[in-house]
Amino acid sequence: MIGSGTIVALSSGPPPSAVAVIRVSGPEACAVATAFGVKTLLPRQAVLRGLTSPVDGSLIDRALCLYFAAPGSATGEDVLELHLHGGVAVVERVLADAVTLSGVRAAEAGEFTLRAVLNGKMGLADAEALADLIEARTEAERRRAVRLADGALSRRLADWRERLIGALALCEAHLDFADDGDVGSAQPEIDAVLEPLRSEIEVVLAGSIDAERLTDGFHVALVGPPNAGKSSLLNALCERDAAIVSPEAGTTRDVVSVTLDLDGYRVTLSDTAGVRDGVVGVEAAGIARTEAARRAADLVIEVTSPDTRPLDLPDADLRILHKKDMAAVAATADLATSLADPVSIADLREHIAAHARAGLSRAENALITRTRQRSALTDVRDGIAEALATDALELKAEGLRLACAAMARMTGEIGIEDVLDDVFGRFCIGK
Ligand SMILES: Nc1nc2c(ncn2[C@@H]2O[C@H](COP(=O)(O)OP(=O)(O)OP(=O)(O)O)[C@@H](O)[C@H]2O)c(=O)[nH]1
Ligand SMILES: [K+]
Ligand SMILES: [Mg+2]
Repeated sequence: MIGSGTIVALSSGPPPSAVAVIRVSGPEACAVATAFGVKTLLPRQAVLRGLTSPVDGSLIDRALCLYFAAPGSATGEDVLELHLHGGVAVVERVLADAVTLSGVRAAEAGEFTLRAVLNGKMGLADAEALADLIEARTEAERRRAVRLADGALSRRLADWRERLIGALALCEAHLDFADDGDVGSAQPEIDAVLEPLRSEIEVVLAGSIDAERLTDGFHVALVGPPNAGKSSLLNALCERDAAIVSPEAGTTRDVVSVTLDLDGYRVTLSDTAGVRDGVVGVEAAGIARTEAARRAADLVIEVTSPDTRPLDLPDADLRILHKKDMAAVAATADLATSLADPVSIADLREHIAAHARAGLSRAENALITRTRQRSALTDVRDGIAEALATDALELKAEGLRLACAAMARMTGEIGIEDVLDDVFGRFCIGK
């Protein structure tokens, strides 16, 4: 998808909207402005101008026009931004007229970011973080993405890359110039660089396994005997009638799931069929589904009430006694709730949020969020492990070259020049 020319696209959300931002990037950016009747644009100065059609000369809209000269722009190229009124027809007209200009075409998905990466404005990891930031649906996802977009991963990669190249340089120097006698035995020195590097990478890789959980969310199952009030609690927690409530035992037959944003975390609550013995048919099938939901949950909440018999689930993480308005609270419950007491429901919500926060904090702090990154970093780790497993310098260097190549897949290219620079810099061989 690496194309040339000047690209144009709507960069804000779909119209109609209050304001629409059309971006143009490439050598013709200034010419596009001129073609729309906007002349004498100074870099980084916003001006309000009438836009006239390059096709028929008619007035299209009044727009706030901004120009950024290469390389001091988001893409590293000349960039023109037109802030228009966000009407469907206005946006379509500007885009349609722009692509009639010579050397100007509609941008492909992600092409502005791709140009930014190719022009060294951001690393690959930063570009991916930016995509995550745009996709973030909850506060937790946004927090993680903004931390990564701010360079949390790319800074870490830069540090690892430098140490890796340093170790490889030691290897190469020893292999090539050992006869000179001024390099000494490099092996302990190399391993001293590689050991901590490997453990740091292991930690980040381990955290990456949880990364998707932030998007997937935290799963909570409400489990208990029939009529304990599980469906009533689900409805109270999500503030709508998601599940049917009735005084009849065995009302809920299927798992009813609702996804909520609790405290910035994505939480999926599942109401289940009440569990009791001696039932057949549909209700028994419902109970089998309850079992599956319980096993899949990150948090199992056992719901009992004064008018039902507790199940005493061995895997319950939180035991609540519901309908506390009916009788005195049992000492075994972690929490007592009632529909008549909104504070108790808010309390339960806070308990669930606290579990979600604890369960997802590793995922929130993950540095690696993509399969591509994980597979490349796994190869880096394997290359380092290979280098550490051998005493032979040739084999050590081979493992490190593999690790470097994998690192290059994560960050951009590692040129052989980098390694030679390091060798010359360290050992003053050119003297
Ligand atoms: N007194 C009192 N009754 C409640 C409370 N919450 C629910 N109930 C009643 O308890 C009965 C059962 O409620 P459900 O929410 O259907 O119970 P459930 O656990 O989902 O039942 P099944 O789906 O049949 O397993 C209904 O008649 C509710 O009105 C409460 O806080 N106090
Ligand atoms: K019921
Ligand atoms: Mg129910």
